[in-house]
Order: sequence, then structure tokens, then C-alpha cells
Amino acid sequence: MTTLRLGTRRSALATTQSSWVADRLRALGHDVELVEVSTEGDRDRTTPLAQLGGTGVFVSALREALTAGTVDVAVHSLKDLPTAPDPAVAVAAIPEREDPRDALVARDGLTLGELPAGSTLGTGSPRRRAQVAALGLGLEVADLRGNVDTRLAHVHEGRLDAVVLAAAGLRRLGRADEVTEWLDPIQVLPAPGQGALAVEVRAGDEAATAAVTPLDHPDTRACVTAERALLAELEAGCSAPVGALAEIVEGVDVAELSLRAVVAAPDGSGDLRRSLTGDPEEAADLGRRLARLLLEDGAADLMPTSTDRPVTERAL
Ligand SMILES: NCc1[nH]cc(CCC(=O)O)c1CC(=O)O
Repeated sequence: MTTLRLGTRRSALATTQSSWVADRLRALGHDVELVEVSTEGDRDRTTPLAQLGGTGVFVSALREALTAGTVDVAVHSLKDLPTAPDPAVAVAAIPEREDPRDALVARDGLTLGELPAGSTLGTGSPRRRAQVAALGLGLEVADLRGNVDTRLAHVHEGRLDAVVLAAAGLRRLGRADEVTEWLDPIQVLPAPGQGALAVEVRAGDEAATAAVTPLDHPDTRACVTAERALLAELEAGCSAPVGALAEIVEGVDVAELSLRAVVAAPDGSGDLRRSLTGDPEEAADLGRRLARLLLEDGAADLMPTSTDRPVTERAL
């Protein structure tokens, strides 16, 4: 039997996610070898991520290893994948999603509502910054980068009062016990695709496709398809931060896909929330329709002009 070479980045979250997929492939009877792929974003820790080309730098190094033939399978956080498909690779499986929510880790067990005005909250995500600012709690949002461990240390070592992180990453790393509030999507909607993994193979690699396909979870695939179709459609008409969450809900006698989304002004001056329910078989169409509804209702106007500054900005 041939061995599947599964490419992974070195960060704790990436190796945990890759090992999770490797274990599932082994349970199906495959031989799997983990191959470390170093990315520009991992090698160069001084240049800001945005200058290197955003989270896309992590994705492209793994895709290059796939097309070069040094690995056969690559695991990505689905939310980090660009919405434009890469014809050289195929997403052969989207496994069952982890908790899609954002989570708050605050000092002294505090929740968002309990943090006093003026408290410092760290996040590097314009989507999280915008939604937290829109709650009007008077928090000071500080720009925060780094891996999960580094970000949590800012709270535990007293440099920040709170941080917001993906629940999925914290659960996968065994650090869910540090969460002080699971943020309700009614207040803070996650990134499209958050909590889900994308398992990629080389386009046309039938053996790897056949090995990986059983890990696919159709309900998760329908949900993230709707969220990403919405994001792709909005990217064409609006550059403000976007949150989205689709869920399978029980309708009268069929399963329905419920999609909620937010477009938020980066400075917290406002946001627009809408939702739609539709057929899980037409997930992409549902996402596009909700995006058009948001655009018709003024989503594009939420982006301030370039001379406007965010209310609070403190770099860490
Ligand atoms: N932005 C980086 C990133 N990409 C995926 C995750 C977590 C895992 C996931 O969302 O599936 C994280 C960390 C975070 O947002 O806190």
C-alpha cells in the first residue's frame, strides 16, 4: 500500500489539525506520513502578514508542495482559503465542523458585558474589531497578532484585559477551559468557514481523492458553501468586514439551511445584519442571494472613506 504524505505547517494549531486528519485516514486503513512544510509566513516573523500577502501565504506554500508532488494531502483552516478556487488542487473533503463561534478569554472570568469601559481587548481581525466596537461597550480594541499561545499570554500576563479567538482553535488545542464567554452569534458572527477544515489533494489525483473523500461531511460542506458564496459575492461589491454562519435546522418536514450574516463598519459606527433560509442543495445560491440583499440594503456604504480612522488603535 502506498503511503499518503500529508503536508503540515509547524504551528501548534496546524499540527493538531493535520494530526486529526491523519488519525482519521489511518482509521480508514491508510498509511500516513506527516511532512512539515515551512511557509514564508512562518519563516519571516517580522514582516507584517498583510505585506506578505495576508493569510494566503500559509495556504499557497501548502498548495505548492501539493503541485510539486512533495505531499499528497494538505489540511487548511477553511476560513483562511481565498474564495477564488485554485484549479491545480481540489477540496476532496470538508470534515465535520468544530464549534464555529468566537470565544472571549478575559481576566478574572469576565464576560464582554462585565468588562468595564476602557478595558483593552486584543484582536487582529477587522471583523472581530468591528463587531465588538458596534456593541458600544467603550472597550479599547488593540491590534494583536501571533499564534494562539502568544495571544492568550497577553491576558494571563496582564498586558490586555481580554482577547477574542476562534473557539475551534482553543478546543483543538485543549484550551477551552480558559474561555470566559462563548460569544453568541446573535452578537458576534464568526468568519465564513470558521471551525471547518479543508482537505486538499492535487487535481486529478484519484488515489488521494478516494482516500480522503470519506472524511467529507455533507452538512458542513453545505454550510460553508453558503457562507463562502456570500463572502465572494460581497467581496465584489463591498470591502467592509463580513461575518456569516450557516446552520442546518429542522424545517416542517425537511432539513433547511439557515444563513445569517453581518457586514460591519470597521470603526464600529454601525452594522447590517440579515438572514435567509433555503434548500441545503442550493447552498451557494442562498449565499449569493443574502449577499445581494445586504448590498441592496446598503452594505457598501458601511466602509468609511480612507481618511476616516478607527476610533481606538493601539498596536501590540
Ligand atoms: N486567523 C487565523 C486562524 N485560522 C484558523 C483559526 C482557528 C481555527 C478555525 O477557525 O477553524 C485561526 C485562529 C483564530 O482565528 O483565532
